[in-house]
Parts: sequence; C-alpha cells; structure tokens
Amino acid sequence: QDDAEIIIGFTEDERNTLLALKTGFHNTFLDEQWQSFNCINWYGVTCNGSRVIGLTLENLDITGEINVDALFNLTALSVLSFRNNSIFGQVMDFSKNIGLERLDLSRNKFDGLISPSLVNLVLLESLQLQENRMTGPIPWFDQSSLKEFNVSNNNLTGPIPNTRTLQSFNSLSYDHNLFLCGPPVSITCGPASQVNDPRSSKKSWVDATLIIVNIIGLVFLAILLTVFYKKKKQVNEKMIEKKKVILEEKGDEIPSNVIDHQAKEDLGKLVFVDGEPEFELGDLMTASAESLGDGNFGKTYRAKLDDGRNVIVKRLRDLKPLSRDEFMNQLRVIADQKHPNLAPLLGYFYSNDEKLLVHKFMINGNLFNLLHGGRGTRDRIPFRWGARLTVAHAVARAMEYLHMNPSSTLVPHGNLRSSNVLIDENKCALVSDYGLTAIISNAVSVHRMVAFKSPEYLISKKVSKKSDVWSYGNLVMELLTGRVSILSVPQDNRAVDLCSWVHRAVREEWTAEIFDLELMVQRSAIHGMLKLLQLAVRCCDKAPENRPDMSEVVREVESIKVPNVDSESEEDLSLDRSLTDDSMSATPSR
Ligand SMILES: Nc1ncnc2c1ncn2[C@@H]1O[C@H](COP(=O)(O)OP(=O)(O)OP(=O)(O)O)[C@@H](O)[C@H]1O
Repeated sequence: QDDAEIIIGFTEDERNTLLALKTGFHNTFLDEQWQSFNCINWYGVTCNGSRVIGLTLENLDITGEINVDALFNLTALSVLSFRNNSIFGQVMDFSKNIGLERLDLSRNKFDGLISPSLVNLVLLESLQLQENRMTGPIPWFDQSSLKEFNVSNNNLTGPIPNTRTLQSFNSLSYDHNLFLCGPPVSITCGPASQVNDPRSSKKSWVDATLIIVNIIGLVFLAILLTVFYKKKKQVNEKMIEKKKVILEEKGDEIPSNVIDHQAKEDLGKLVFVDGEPEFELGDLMTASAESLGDGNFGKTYRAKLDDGRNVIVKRLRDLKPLSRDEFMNQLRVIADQKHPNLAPLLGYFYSNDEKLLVHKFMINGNLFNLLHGGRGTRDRIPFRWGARLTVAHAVARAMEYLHMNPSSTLVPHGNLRSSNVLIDENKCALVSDYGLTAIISNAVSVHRMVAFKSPEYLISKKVSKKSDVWSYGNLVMELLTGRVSILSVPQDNRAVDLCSWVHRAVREEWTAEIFDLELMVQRSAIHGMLKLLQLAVRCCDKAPENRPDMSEVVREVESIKVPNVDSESEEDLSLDRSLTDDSMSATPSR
C-alpha cells in the first residue's frame, strides 16, 4: 500500500465527512488546505491522535449550506465553531455529537428552527447562535452545564421557556428577536402564548385532550356561524335591494355606503378602495403568483390575474390584536390618504386567518434597486443628479402630505427607506407602506421599522413626526452617496450608517468623496448637491427639535435648481437616457 494513503489522526469516516463538508463550502482556501492524509495538516481541525475533537472555521467567508445530518460521523467532537461566515440553511442535527461542549454558529445565515437535538447535549457549556435568521420558539434547554448562551438577533418567537438554565441569562442573550416574550425580556406574553414542558407527558396528554375537545367545539361553532352569517347575509341583501328600490322610486341617488355596508357585512370579501369590485378573492387565489420577498411585515407577491393584469398582494403578519372593525377602520384611514406621490392602496381583506393588502403593481421596481442595482456591470443604467433630485422632491411631498393629514399617527410613515419608494410606469417616485405603525404589533415595529432606529428612540424610547424626518435625511444621504444605508438592508455587508459616515466625512474634510461618482460627471450640479446634503445633515440632527419639518424640507428641495445639461461644456457620460434627468417626473400622469 502507498504510504500517502495511510490516514493519520482521524478515522476514514471522519475524513470523508469533512471532505463532504468542504465540497458544499466552495471555499478555495479549504480546498487547498484540506488535502493530506494527516489530520495535523488540516486547517481548523483538531484531532486527539485518532479522532476529530474540534472544528473551528471562523471568518472564512464560507457561503455554503450544510446537510442536517452532515456531522453524524464526528461523534467525538467537543468544539465546533463556524462563527462569522455566510452559511445558510437549517441548523444541523447534533444528536450524534453527544460530547459537544462548545458550539458557535453565530453571525451566519442559518434559518429554520433551533435544532431540538441541542437540548440533549448534557456537556454543552456554551451555545452561541446570535445574528442568524432562525425562526420559531426556543427549545426547552435545562442542562445545568450551560453557562454561556446567546440567541439574540434572530427571528425567534414565543415565550422563553421557564427553565432555571434559560432564566439565568439576562435579556441581552435574547435581544432583537421578532417576538420573544416572558422573563427575562420585558415583553409580557399574551394569554395565547403558552409553552409546555416537553418532559411532562401527562400534562401534554391532558392538553392534547383539551385541544381535541376545543377543536370539535370550534368546528361546531364554525358551522353554526356559517349558517348564521348566510342567513344574515340573505336578510341584508333583501334589505339593501328593498332600500335601493325605494330610493330609485323616489328618484334619489343610491348612496355609495350601500356598497360599503354590503362589503362590511360580507365576511371574507375583498374591499376595494375606489368603488366597484374589480376582481374577487377567488381570482387572486387562482392567479399565478411570484414571491417578491419576505418583508418585515409579511410576504409580498406579484399576482397575475386571468385578464393579464398584475397586482401586488401583501399577506400581513405580526399585527396588533385588532378586531375586524378596528382593522377595517385603520385600513380606511390608510386608503383615504391620497396623493400623487403615495403608492395607492387598491383593496384589502380581513378574515381571522388572513389579512391582505392589494396594491397596484409598479413596473419599475423600487428606489433601492435603481440606486444600487447592476453597479460595476454593463447593465447599469446611470441615475443622474436631476432624476435623484426629482425623487427627493417627490418623497418630500408625499411625507409632507402624510404629516399634514389630521388623522395621521404619532409617526405617520414610520418605515421610510429606499425599498419603500416605488417607481411607476412614468418613472415617478411613489412612497409605499405608509401608516403601518397603526396595525403592526408594537414589538415588531420597534424591532423592524426605521423610525425606531432614530437617536430619540434609542435614548428616550420616543418617536414622532421628526423621526420620519430623520428617516428622510438618511434616504437623501443614500441618494447622494450611492452607498447602501444600514437602514435599507441592515444585513448587507456593504451597509453603512450614513448619518455618522457623512458627519465624519464633513468633519475630516473629505467632502469630495461623499458624492456618488455617477453624480460627479456633472460638475455644475455640485452646488445643488451640497445644498441637498446640508439639508439631509439637518434632517439627521440628533436632537429632533433641530430638524426641519417636512414643509420646510419641501420648500428647500424646491429651491434647488437643476443646471441645464445642454448649456454645459462638461461631458455627460450617460449613454442610456432612460433614467436621466428629464425622464423622472415628480408628478405621475394618471
Ligand atoms: N406595489 C409594488 N410594486 C412593485 N414592487 C413592489 C410593490 N410593493 C412592494 N414591492 C417590492 O416587493 C419587495 C418586497 O416588499 P416588502 O414591502 O414586503 O418588503 P421590503 O420593502 O423589502 O421591506 P419592508 O417590509 O420593511 O417594507 C420589495 O422589493 C418591494 O420594493
């Protein structure tokens, strides 16, 4: 036998397991390092002479996915760290790694549930799962060995189990999750949130029986309600018909609230903002749908109706516990806000299980993609100064309107960011996702909405219209610098805290580097760009009272003049004119 083929330090199964991992990682560094037959030469792998006991692959930019059963053969493993990579997919199953003492998967992109196999690791001392995308509840960890524990910055939900181990860590271990409740965090759990001790089989059996009895009761109730509502609907329809006949006989116009009333009485019907139903819920359900993303408040789909029309459907989640009437009232307030620079709501839907918003589909996508998409490629369409100024103006006008509206909430938008500015078929900028603070649960708003990242919220837990002004300042800085704002995509590794970055640039006098290079081709625009930058800096002032209000912002943006490109001697490098200065308009032609 050839000497080189003698495996030293680990078993053949272990070596093959590591090679399989390496294949999934697509990491050239490991490809070079993990080759020999002696464990001692393998980067990040620790062997005790015959078995693998440690695997530490930190900060290596690994981007692959790991099979859930990938570590089954590493049965002697006591330390595992994949800290600070970009590994995605479900967390692995550790049921065969019973000697594991330290596990660090922090700062990756793991999603799905925290593996329940971890609760059986009786030697586990340290568990670091922070800064991932894990969902669902925290399993019932009660091993006394566990001394370090961190699940912060994930999307975990539900009550924190009441075990001595989990209760011994402070709230920092649980910070920044979608919705964790109960001690040690300060959010109280609602009556519906209950977590069961999985070891209490008797209790589970009693609970299961109760659940079955409840389900039978609910089914019965549902049948009763359906019969009741059908009857009620028939009576209502007859009454409305009668009312219409009387009004017609009298020669009166039929009031529009007859239709509204009818919709209100009809459980599970789409309510259209502007009068007559254009399609039914059934049409949406049978339409072919493409997912556009999983936003902070639900999934967004583009649905193609049978007649070829596209509409946007948002399936809302994490709402306040609103009754049907409260939800409908709030939606009516949102629907009543009409401005040429606000993305209009077409309709909405409420049932116990489903809350939907229907919007017009904006064919030109969002401002984030317009600003950052295709950079460094030939597909990039230059986004010039005049067009950016027009967007700044359009957004300011929409925000001014929201702020002047008498029915506006404490923070009328709450979540102004570049992905919430849409571009319509006329290249006009429209602000979307306004008014949601009124319906989204406070815990989620606090974690996800831009206004709650403002200095005043961090210091005094207060937001106001001026928090929207701060968000606007950040958005304008994103427009001027062409850098990804941390408020737009916090997890993007290019993302920058633009307020601090611009302040530093101004303080250290490297102002020339502030502006997006794409803007610098038009030298005569510098004066206007500096004016807009000064305005953005004021909007981002730490003290809300020093920020201008939105009306003042509109006036200042309007005072900035766009130089006439034709009269300039300078070179405009843009070949594709489709998104240059003249093509963007502040007001859509409808
Ligand atoms: N009416 C629309 N027309 C076209 N694209 C839209 C429309 N509404 C939303 N989108 C796009 O769909 C994607 C998902 O939107 P969604 O609002 O769910 O999440 P988001 O904007 O990324 O974050 P957030 O939940 O904080 O608003 C985004 O790229 C958004 O720009």
